[in-house]
This record gives sequence, C-alpha cells and structure tokens, in this order.
Amino acid sequence: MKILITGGAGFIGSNFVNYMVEKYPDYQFVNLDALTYAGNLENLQKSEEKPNYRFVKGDITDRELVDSLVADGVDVIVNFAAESHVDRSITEPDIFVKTNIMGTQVLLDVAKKHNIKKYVQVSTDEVYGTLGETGYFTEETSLAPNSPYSASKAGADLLVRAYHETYGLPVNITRCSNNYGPYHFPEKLIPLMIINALKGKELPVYGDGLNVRDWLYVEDHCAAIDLVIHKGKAGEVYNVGGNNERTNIEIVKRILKELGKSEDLIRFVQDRPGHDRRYAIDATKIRTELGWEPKYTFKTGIVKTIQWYLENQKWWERIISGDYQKYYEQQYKNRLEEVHK
Ligand SMILES: Cc1cn([C@H]2C[C@H](O)[C@@H](COP(=O)(O)OP(=O)(O)O[C@H]3O[C@H](CO)[C@@H](O)[C@H](O)[C@H]3O)O2)c(=O)[nH]c1=O
Repeated sequence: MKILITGGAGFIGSNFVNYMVEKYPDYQFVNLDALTYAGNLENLQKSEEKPNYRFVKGDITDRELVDSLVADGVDVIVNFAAESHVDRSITEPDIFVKTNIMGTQVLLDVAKKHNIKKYVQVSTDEVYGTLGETGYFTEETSLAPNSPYSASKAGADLLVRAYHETYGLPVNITRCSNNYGPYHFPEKLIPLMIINALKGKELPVYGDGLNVRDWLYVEDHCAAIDLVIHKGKAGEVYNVGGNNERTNIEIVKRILKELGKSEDLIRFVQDRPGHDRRYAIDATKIRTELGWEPKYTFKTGIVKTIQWYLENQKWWERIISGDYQKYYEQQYKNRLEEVHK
C-alpha cells in the first residue's frame, strides 16, 4: 500500500508519520508538506532514514505537484495539511480559506482522477460549534462553526462529503477533539503553558478560564486514523475523543503543579472573540464500529507530555527564539492592554 500524507511535518501529521512508518514497514509513505511556520522536519528524524519514507516539500494547492505524486501509484491520501490556529484565523482568514478549502478540493480532484482507494480528511470537533454545560457532539450534530478556522474546516468537510455523494469517491472524515503531546507547536495552550512556566513567564488565560476542551493524547488519535484507513466504511464520519473534559484554568494549574511552579504566574487576559465555550465528543461510533480505545488517560498523557518538553528543550528553544516569539509577544501585549482598558 502506498499512502500520501499531507501536512506530515506539523504536530499531528508528524506524530502520524512516525507512528505509521514504524508500524507498517511494508507500506510506502510520501509526506507532502509546505513547511510553513508550524511545520518542522526535526519532528521526523525517527522516519527520515527509513526506506519506506520519502519527504516532498510542496503545497496541497499545487495541482500539478499533487497530481504527479498521486499518479505514481498512491492508494490512500490522508489530509492533515491545514492552517490550524484559531487566533491566527481571526486576523488572517484568507490563508485558511486557501489552504483548508481550496487545498482540499485539489486533493479531492486528484484523488478522483486517479481512482484512489481511500481519501481520509482529518477534521476537527470545532466544525460543530460550541456546547453549553451539557451534551456531546455526535456525527449527526449540525455543523455550526464559529471561527474562520472552523468555518474553513467545515467547508472542506462538505466538499469531501460532496465528492462521495456526487462522484462515489471512497472518503472518510475524522473529527477529533483537542490533541496534546510531543511536537505540539507552542502557540497552543498546553505547550505554551509548559514552556512559559519553565521560563518563569506569565501564563495568559483567555477570559474567565472556564472554557472546556476535551483532550486526547496525540498517539491515540493516530491509532484512530490508522483504523479508519483500514476499516472505515466509505462515506462515513468518525468522531474521535477520549472523554477528558477539562477547563483551561484546570489545565494551567495542573501544569504549574507538575512543574512545581507558582500560580502567581497566571494572568487573565482579553478573551478570544467568538470563543467556543465547551467541546465534548461522543466517540461511541468509532469505539463500537471500529474497536478504537484510547490507551492514555489525561493523567498519563499530561505527565508524558511535560516530560517530553523537559527532555526536548532544544526543539522548542529554537522555535521560540525566532520570528514566532515576536508574534507571540505582540499578541500577549495586545491582550493584556485590552483587558486593562
Ligand atoms: C493559546 C491560548 C489558548 N487559550 C485557550 C483557548 C481555548 O479555549 C483553549 C485551547 O486553545 P488552543 O490551544 O488555541 O486550541 P483550540 O482553539 O481549542 O483549537 C485546537 O483544537 C481543535 C480541536 O478542538 C483543533 O481543530 C485546532 O486546530 C486546535 O488549535 O485554551 C488560553 O486561554 N490562552 C492561550 O494563550
């Protein structure tokens, strides 16, 4: 089997590449990634020497390139390539529409042209919008995205669905809750808080800190996608989530406790506009139909993650010493100023 993985140098994508390349030595893997700010070839050191792995630098909106790769005998496409950060989508929505929607359409067209056996779209629970204090997102929940990011992912999901209904393309969509683990880019809550705490810097908590996310260790998400590739029924959507709901403030306090740091580092800052209050996934379908079970609890996953950041200081030091740090400092300053107005 030959699998084209797009966006395989980002957080979830690189974890997936490393997981699959190791698990299936007889498969061939091609990783197409544009290496934007969030992509990093260092994430792939475990795979790069393996004979069943090849990296190609390029964009999923480049039709000619995607066509040439798929024409070379690809059986399955797994699309991780996406602009993924909600805060960035609020200030720069264009690139989200281009990569997430138009890029997906290119992949679908090429998949259709070459009659591939399976197309898997890695999506997100954010397409369902927000929940109140109770209830869960099921695969039947209506799409009601609230940010330009989630709207672009929902648009892509609808295209994937349409290519199945109209052209019979064998597709699956996975919608997972918040992931955490190794190689998580430090603009996201968990790695940002770990790194700031280690550096003795302030930890910016948006709004009242009571927004709820449902956390899943990234390896459990990789195992779910592996199952969907092999067993997913064409045209189906599968929700993925580990029933680990936590408020943001709980997460931040937990990280400080694990690192032995003071809660005085916490700063409440201006809220994210359109901030979804609560996400919670009902993953009954993938559990009962495909036999997926997460291996990690939040307790085991967060300890393993913190340990990874302690052991891989060089990886994140390089990231925070570059342009990203200037961007982050500016964002933080703006949020603090707004909240003090
Ligand atoms: C970066 C940052 C975030 N937050 C809050 C906002 C959210 O309620 C929560 C998590 O924020 P983020 O880490 O940005 O993740 P979130 O917006 O939930 O979205 C993530 O999870 C989604 C899946 O639910 C993915 O589709 C997105 O690509 C991914 O970025 O923490 C803070 O309070 N302070 C912060 O500095």
